[in-house]
This record gives sequence, C-alpha cells and structure tokens, in this order.
Amino acid sequence: MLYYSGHTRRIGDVDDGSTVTDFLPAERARGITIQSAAITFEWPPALAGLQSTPEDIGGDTSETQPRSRFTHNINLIDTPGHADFTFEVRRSLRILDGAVCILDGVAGVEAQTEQVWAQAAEWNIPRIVYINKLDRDGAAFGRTVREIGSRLGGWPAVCQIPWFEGGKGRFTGVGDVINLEGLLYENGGDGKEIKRYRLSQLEQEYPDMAQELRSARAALVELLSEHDDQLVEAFFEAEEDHLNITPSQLLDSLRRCLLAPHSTIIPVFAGASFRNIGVQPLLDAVTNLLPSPLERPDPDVSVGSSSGGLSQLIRGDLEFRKDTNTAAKLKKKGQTSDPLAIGNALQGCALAFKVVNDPRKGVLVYIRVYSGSIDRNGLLYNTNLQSSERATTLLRMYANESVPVQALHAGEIGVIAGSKYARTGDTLISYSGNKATPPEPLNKLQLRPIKVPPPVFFAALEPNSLREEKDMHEKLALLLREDPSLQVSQDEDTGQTQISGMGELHLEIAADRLVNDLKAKARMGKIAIGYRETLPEASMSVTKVLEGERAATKGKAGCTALVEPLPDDEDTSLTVPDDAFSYEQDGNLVVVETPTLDEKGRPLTSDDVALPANLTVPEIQTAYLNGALAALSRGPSYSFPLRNTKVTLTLRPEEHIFGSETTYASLTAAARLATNAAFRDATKNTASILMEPVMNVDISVDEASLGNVIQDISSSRGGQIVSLGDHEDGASASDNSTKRIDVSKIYAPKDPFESGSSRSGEDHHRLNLQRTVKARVPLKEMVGYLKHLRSMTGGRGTFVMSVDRFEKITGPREKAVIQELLGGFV
Ligand SMILES: Nc1nc2c(ncn2[C@@H]2O[C@H](COP(=O)(O)OP(=O)(O)OP(=O)(O)O)[C@@H](O)[C@H]2O)c(=O)[nH]1
Repeated sequence: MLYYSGHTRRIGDVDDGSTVTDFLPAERARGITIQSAAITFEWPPALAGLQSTPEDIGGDTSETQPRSRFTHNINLIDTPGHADFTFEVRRSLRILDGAVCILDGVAGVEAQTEQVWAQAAEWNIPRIVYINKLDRDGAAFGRTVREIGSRLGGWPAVCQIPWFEGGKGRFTGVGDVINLEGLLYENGGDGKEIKRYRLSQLEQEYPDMAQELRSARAALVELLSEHDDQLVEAFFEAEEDHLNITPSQLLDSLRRCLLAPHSTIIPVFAGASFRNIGVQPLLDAVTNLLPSPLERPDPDVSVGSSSGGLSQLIRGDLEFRKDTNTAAKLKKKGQTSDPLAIGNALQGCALAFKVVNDPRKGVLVYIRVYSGSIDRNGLLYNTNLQSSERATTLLRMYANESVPVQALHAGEIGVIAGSKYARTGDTLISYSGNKATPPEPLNKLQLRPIKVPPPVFFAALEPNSLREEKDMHEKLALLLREDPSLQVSQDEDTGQTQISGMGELHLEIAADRLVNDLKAKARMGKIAIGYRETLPEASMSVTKVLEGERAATKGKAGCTALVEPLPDDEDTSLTVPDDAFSYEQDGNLVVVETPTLDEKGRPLTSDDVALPANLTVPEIQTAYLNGALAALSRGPSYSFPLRNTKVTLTLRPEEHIFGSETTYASLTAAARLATNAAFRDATKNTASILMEPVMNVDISVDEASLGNVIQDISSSRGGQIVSLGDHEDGASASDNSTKRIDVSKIYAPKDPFESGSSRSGEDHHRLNLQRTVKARVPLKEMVGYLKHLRSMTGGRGTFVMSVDRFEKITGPREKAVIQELLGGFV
C-alpha cells in the first residue's frame, strides 16, 4: 500500500524483515505484528493526480464519480493477528472508521477471525474482506466465501473473483465484478503493470472468465437488491439487465448496505499480496466503500455517571443526571451545570490509543481526534490521570518521515511527541480558558473505555544487580504506558518484582522489549499461570499504626481495615453505600470511609477531630486505596493476587493522624499494613482458596478430526463442551443474535480443484466441512495445546481463547495444583 501510494521506494517484505509498520526488532525478527502502528498515506497517490480509470464502463457519464477518482487521506493501522495480542487489537479497533479483514485463502475463516470480527461488530465498524494468498496451493476462494457466510454471519457480496491461468493454473489476477473487467497482472512484477480487459474483450479471449464474471455480476446485483430498494429501482431502469447497472450504482448500493446499522452485507475482494496482485483495487475499495470520519456514528462518552454521544455533549444536549455527585458538587461550588456552557468549553477531544517508545524520537503518543482540534502548545488535560501537560510537538506520521503540524483536527490520527504522562487508552481534552484544569465536569469526560482483561500468566523480573533496579522500574513504567494489559507488582517483603500478562508470548515479548529495546539490565524468570486466591472468611476489624522507625516509609499514620470475601459474580457496585469512596478492580472492591468528616475534611460534630492542613479527603482516599491495592496484589497464603475480595478502610483522624508527621506515603503504607494484617486474620484458621482462570475456547477443526478433539477436551483436559457449530449449514459459532445465513444461497465461484477432483463435489464439500467447538477449559490444561491440536488435525486446526472467569479449585484438583506450586517453589 505504501509502495503504490508513493511513500516507500521498495516493497517491504515480512520474510526478510523490511516492512515499515512492523518496526520493532522483536516484530521484524518474528515476522509478526505486535503493536498497531499507524501510518498516513494518500490514495489515489497525490502526486500522480487523478488516477486513470477504465473508460466507458456502463457508458453513462452523467453519474456520480467513484470516490477512488479523488485523492483521500488514509490512516492505516496494522493490528497483530496473534491471540496473545487481542487486547492490542481491541484498543486499535475502537479508533477505526472501517476495517479490512484479511483472510488466508488456504486457511479460510480462522477461530481468531471470528473473534476479532465479533469485536469489530461490537464497535459497529464497517468491514470488507480481502481473501489473500490465492497463489498458494490449496487456496480456495469459493470455500472461504461460504465460510464468511456461515461463520461470520453475513452475506458475502463477491466484488472480485480470482483469475487463474486456464481456470486452474497460476493465480494471475482478478475479475472485477463492479467494473466488469479482468485485471491481469504481469507475472513476477511489482504489480504496477496491470492489463485491463473489458467484458467484451474477455468474451473473445477468455470466455470462461467472462462467463464467471457475468454470473458474479448477476449474483451481486441480486444480493444487493434484497437489501437495498434503490438498487431495485436502478435494476428496473436498466431494463432488468444485471450488466447494465453502472459501477457507481453498485458502489453506492454497497456503501448504503455496508454503512447501515447492523449491516449483514460483507463485500469480498481477492488477491495475493506476496505476488503484488490485488492491492490497488483493494485500496480503491477502501476509498469507495469504507466511511470517512464524518460518516461515523457519534462516539460514546461518559461524564461522571452520565453518558451519551460526544456531539450531544458539545451541543449541550447531554443530560447530566441530577442525582449524581457531580451535580451536587457543582452546585456547592457555585459553578455552572448548564449543559450548553459545558459543551462550549470543550475545544477538542482525543483518545491516546498507542504509546511507542521510539529510540530516536522518544515517546510518541498516537492519538485519534474525535472533535474540534488539538493544537500545538495547547494545554491538554488527561481525564484518566487528572493532570495536564502541553503538546509541544504534533506530528503526522508517514512511512518513513514524520511531519510536524500545527494542529490535529477531528477525524485525524497523529502523534504527540515527548508527552511525559499519557498512556494507551487515556482520554485527552483541550478546553477554553487558561486554567490548569478544565471546568467541571469536563474533567471527567471519558471516551467509551475498553475493559482490560485480567492477566493470566506471570513471571518474576529481576535486575541483574541491585544498582539496576531503579532503572529497570523506570523502563517498566514506560512499558506499562505502552501496554496497559501488562501489570507489575512488587512483594513488600522480598522486594521481588512480578510482571503479568495475557499469554506466554505476550510476556516473552514484553521481556524482550524491556531488555533488548529499552536496554534494561534485567532478566525474566519462568512463566507460570497466574492463579488467584480468595478469603475463606471475613476478618475482624484490624487497626495498625505505622511508626517511622519501623518501616522504610518516614512518618506516622494509621488505618483500620476489614476484609471479607465477596460472593462469586456479585455485582459489586450494589454493595457500596452511595456516599463512600469506592474502587473496583479485578473483581475486588475497595471502600474508604471517613465517617467523622465532611468532604472538605471538617469534623461533623464538635467531638470529632479535623484533618491537618497538609491533607485533604481525596488525598487520604487515594493514599488508602493505593495501600489496599498493593496488599491485594499479594495474597496471604500463596502470594497470588486476591480476587472476589472486599476491603473496607476507615479513617478516624483522632486515631490515625498524627499532625504533620502523617504524610501521604505513610498513609499508604499504613493502609497496606492494616489490609495485610486483616488478610492474615481472615486466614488464621484456613488458608485462602485458590482460584484458577477458566477459558472460553473456540476451536476450529474439520469434520474428520472433530471426534478426537472433543474427546481430548472433555476427558483429558477436564473441559466442558458448550456448543458444536456446523459452519456450512449456518448453525455457526457466531452467537445467536447473528442471523443464520443459508449457505446454499451464497454465490461463490468454483474453486479450481472442485471441478478437477476425482471425488464428487459433494464428498469434497463434506470433508472440508469446518466445525467450531466451543468449550470452557481451565487454562492449566490449555498450556501447549496448539501443538497438540495441530498434531490431531493434520495442521489445520486453529483455536482462540479468552478468560471467561476465575473459578475456585476444589477437591483433588486443588491438592494437585498446590503440590505443583510447592514443587515449583522448592
Ligand atoms: N504465498 C503467499 N504468501 C503470503 C501472501 N501474503 C503474505 N504471505 C506470507 O504470509 C506470512 C505472514 O505474512 P504477514 O504479512 O506477516 O501476515 P500478518 O497477518 O500481518 O501476520 P501478523 O503480523 O502476525 O498479524 C509471510 O510469510 C508472508 O510472506 C500471499 O499473497 N501469498
């Protein structure tokens, strides 16, 4: 894409590590994408002027021109395909306006495809499909098209068909169903030499291709007519001749269908990128079919407990819930809660979706601007961190150069260079006025956040020497800004640092980044499963006072803690009193109570003691919270993080505050001490109960291996089969909400081997039947599964998994796990 748009001089090759977007050494070495890089280019190329398009197709010159005749800015976000990085995919998905789903023409729809497809549907992102690798042996365009129908739950609108030499030979080009022409690529060329054949020429020189193209055209018109009345009209005007519909009418219809809410039309394109076949027409399709930022629905935002659309907020139409703390506080402070004034104060709103530490340029924060503009040197408020910084350098990123710009506007993607704080996922806003903080409640404005899945693997990280420890932690902090799906915790007693993440590869790459790219002098220990522990019973209320001499932290402070197990799956928000400060994370709930103080820290009755001047109620709440979170990261019995645990911390100034001796740090330390003591109290009779991650596993296999795979999951691995999908009849793995697609009604050109095979087509069909097994399996049993699955399925099986929940381990399994853990520690 970058080559054809004129931004690089040579075509990058993943196999020899010369790609532009996979720029991390770890990515180039492994040939995979890890971070979603964002790059801007123009299509059609800006320098070339208007692209020459095939003349005289359809014959009508009065109609609207396709968008691909005019230069557009395209922001390309390349996302990783490996299951360990689904979080990376998720966070880039949400900033997309449209997506190209690239399928492997041999593997077809894979388990991973279904997962990412469903996520994209959640964000309402219009998608087109590109079936790649059609040059490979065993590539099956037709079968893949049918799988798109059965497994992705939509109607494939075949916009291109593959062109094989002599019908079965080398893959040489594509048939363009919209423009009714054949595109023949020069063998072994860079893809710039394309010979175009009009239908009439094809009929003379390649009659089979012409025939297939006509069938495909009829199928496309018929499919769209079922979803789009305007095309039905056009069809009648065209004297009911499929071939007389103009390309523009078809593109407009496809676009209407694709952009309609809950669209079930999936435009399909074909190619072999490695042979440089099919890339430019795909770029035309991106320009012609996918929406511009202006055509996207209003992004969801929340402001405190109110939520709605961003433009609603700007117009002053967002209703702020009167019962919220926000409204009450606003009133007290005498500030406006006039929605229009709030909307007017917002000048720009952007999302930081990627933080990259570039060895030469420093920290680059990639942002997507949603409204207004982000200006150079303007003050930017980070509503996640509740702090502001100036965007001194704004860049637009091209393939190998970055261009400084004065502002980034709504719809644009660019970079803030040198930002000190912004992390992946943070909402950034600019606002009117010169204050360091935006007017309330804009400081709470959040673009719809993504949930970070709980990490299920961990490993110890050790600096090579004590001297390196500080440096290692600084570099870790940078890594965490890049990737919020990594977590780091430190053992208070041993000082050992642990890193946890989504998968083994995820942690390996993190360690690789830390050591090789960020040059931390450290090493990572063995990767193990991240179990959790939960309390067997509630503790007594425990008060601890921390004295400076005893601890590393200076100062004196106290805290009272009470801990208790939460019932499984309880909606924790229900158990918090409205006026208390509470925080939920990883299935835990921390509540901080200050029963004798008002929100300004003043005593409620004359018998109560006030806060000293150096402390405020919010500071105490955060200090206590941080102490509790630190304690929660290490359980009392097995040192695993706690789960389903409620921590209630209470501050009573007369007991816990010692004038100016009481600092923020000492309060945090006291809260941690008290929480830990309460944990010990709750486990004095019985040890914590271990919990293990149980995964939702989707396995794709063909009919022949189905029995073995099910047997293996349910008996050897203790898994529970949830459902069996039959892809070809449409009883697919996709959830029930997606409509079933009648696969027999899908148009797909015959695959070369289908006709030439000695087997009857039907037999072949059945043998290739793909099934999706959905199961719930403990993660412990899934370690090393890919290799096993491959051997059971002759290499064709694929699977994906995500954390479903943590479950208590009981009975003989508990013994076995504990034994293994103990063994691991010896
Ligand atoms: N034969 C053939 N091989 C291809 C084609 N396109 C890509 N490949 C090969 O497929 C492999 C994977 O290519 P990538 O571009 O890294 O695929 P990806 O989907 O981006 O992979 P991730 O970066 O892990 O997400 C490489 O070895 C490519 O050479 C094609 O059209 N034909």
